[in-house]
Amino acid sequence: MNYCKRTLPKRKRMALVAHDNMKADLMAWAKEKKTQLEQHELYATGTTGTLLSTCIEQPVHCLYSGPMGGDQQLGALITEGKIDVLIFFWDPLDSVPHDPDVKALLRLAAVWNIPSATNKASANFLMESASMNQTVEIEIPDYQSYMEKRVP
Ligand SMILES: O=C(CO)COP(=O)(O)O
Repeated sequence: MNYCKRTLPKRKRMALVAHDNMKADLMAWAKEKKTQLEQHELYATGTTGTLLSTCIEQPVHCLYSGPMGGDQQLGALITEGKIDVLIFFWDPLDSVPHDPDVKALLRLAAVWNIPSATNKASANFLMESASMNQTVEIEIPDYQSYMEKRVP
């Protein structure tokens, strides 16, 4: 795979997602980080986003609820380079009907190399990183050369 650079803006487009048993944890975390979250543009799956916008009194782009396709919508936005950071409080102790969608979202976050946190400690590390508040370059797959190899 060849790689190229993508610039993440100073104001990040952050996706926030929490499974049902983790929603209280994400809300508490978001309240703690409210001032920092105000610096960024927030996206979320339907239920998480609706709760979040009330909890931190900040606009959130709400996609569909996770089981109804919201994880897949986020995956598509990541693929299109429209999400810069993913914070996903997923529940490691419960199964969900849309597990394939969850896996697909995490997979696309890895494919497109966006900074991702899948628990509170790593979310804290991300928020404390200087890169959160400045433009930063990441390496992403060079899609054009990928296609040129497939269709010479
Ligand atoms: O299920 C989810 C992520 O997989 C989250 O969806 P909701 O935010 O709609 O609960």
